[in-house]
Amino acid sequence: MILILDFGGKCSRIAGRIVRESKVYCEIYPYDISMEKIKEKNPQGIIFTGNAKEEVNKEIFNLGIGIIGLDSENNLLSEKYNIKTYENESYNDDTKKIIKDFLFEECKVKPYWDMKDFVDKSIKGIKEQIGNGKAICALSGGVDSSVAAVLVHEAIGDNLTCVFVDHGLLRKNEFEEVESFFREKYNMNLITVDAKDRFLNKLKGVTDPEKKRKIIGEEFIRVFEEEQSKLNDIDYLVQGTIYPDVIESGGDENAVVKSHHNVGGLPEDVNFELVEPLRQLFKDEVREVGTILGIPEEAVNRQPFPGPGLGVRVLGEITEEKLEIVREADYVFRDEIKKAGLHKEIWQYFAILPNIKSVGVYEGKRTYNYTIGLRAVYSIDGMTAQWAKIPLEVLEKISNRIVNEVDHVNRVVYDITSKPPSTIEWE
Ligand SMILES: Nc1ncnc2c1ncn2[C@@H]1O[C@H](COP(=O)(O)OP(=O)(O)OP(=O)(O)O)[C@@H](O)[C@H]1O
Repeated sequence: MILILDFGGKCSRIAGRIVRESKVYCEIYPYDISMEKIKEKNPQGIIFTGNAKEEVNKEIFNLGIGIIGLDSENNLLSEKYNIKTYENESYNDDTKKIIKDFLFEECKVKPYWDMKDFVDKSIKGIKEQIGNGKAICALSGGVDSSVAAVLVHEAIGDNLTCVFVDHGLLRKNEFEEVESFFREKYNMNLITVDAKDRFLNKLKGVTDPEKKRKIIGEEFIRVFEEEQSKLNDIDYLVQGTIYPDVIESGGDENAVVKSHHNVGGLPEDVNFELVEPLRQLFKDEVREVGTILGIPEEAVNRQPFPGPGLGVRVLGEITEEKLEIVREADYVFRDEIKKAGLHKEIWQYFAILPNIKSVGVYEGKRTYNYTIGLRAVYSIDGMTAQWAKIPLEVLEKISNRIVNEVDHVNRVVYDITSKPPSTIEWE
């Protein structure tokens, strides 16, 4: 394995992905992890990433393994310790070559990290961990929880029960699609919960975005707990935690309940042992595992969708009418983006209902109706994003269809700001 020691910035993840793509296993840690831990990991090489100005434990240089630094500022370290460093503003093809040469020529590691192999080992590992026990999984239909659930299902079959909550904030047809997929294709034990009214009641009159998220998160936990208490003998909780979540939470080795910045999270005091089969994987690797497990391309490459769903795309108070409008407009938008063949290059594209009504005219009469906002961005990891240059003809078609097909809408606007300073979602 290769150890990446992170001195800040995002480079460590990019380097990590390049190492993994080269079929070599690696782990990322803050630069100041203990020498004991490094020795325990027994790495075949170490990569410093980021602004390596800080003191590093000098013992690292006595390990007798290859060490490189990646970042313009690493020069300082090279002067001090005589290691190879590479200046790179942003990681690109050159970086790939530098890393590959380091791995295969200097450290002489063998490319052995393979997703098929991972799937086999992981299924075996889950069987060993759970044995004849029973597990539960909150399934959102998103990539992470879906892949985790399918993997665990391969290992323990009917001893896994999945819970999918319809909070009324899902996209058009989403409930039916997720339900039929997991029930029919995978024949999973799936509990679907219609909690639409519960969520909408709790959200009545609430306009503050943070409050909305909190209410959705708390209600989600309550629904999940209720379902789980109806089942007997559950000892394990399956979570779709992936490696970037682990790094974010400090990269510790202990199981942490994923803190769902979106959904609010599952209760911290659960008496379950966690099963997190994707803990070591980057997002692209999760997708590859999904493909190996036979999850259709469309689901595996599904665009990110926030846990609180359309709840954060209806600005201000959420009502059923507004949800219906944004749901229909979003459906038209997605349909046209797909027809135009743009769905693979655009990272995320969706409709928003800002809390605005404006004057329009229809068949000679004045109207006073809602505005729909369209948002589409290019991004690699969601950390930064550029607004998508959708051809004007496509935008025109989308706008025409929305005002014609969606009731109560008389205006469509396109968001042309990037992140930063905007965020991808509006709330
Ligand atoms: N409607 C839902 N029904 C059941 N579980 C859900 C639902 N929404 C979210 N979850 C659970 O909460 C977790 C976190 O949701 P969030 O949308 O923040 O996740 P994510 O990191 O994008 O993961 P995923 O790709 O699995 O959706 C999901 O992985 C899933 O376990």
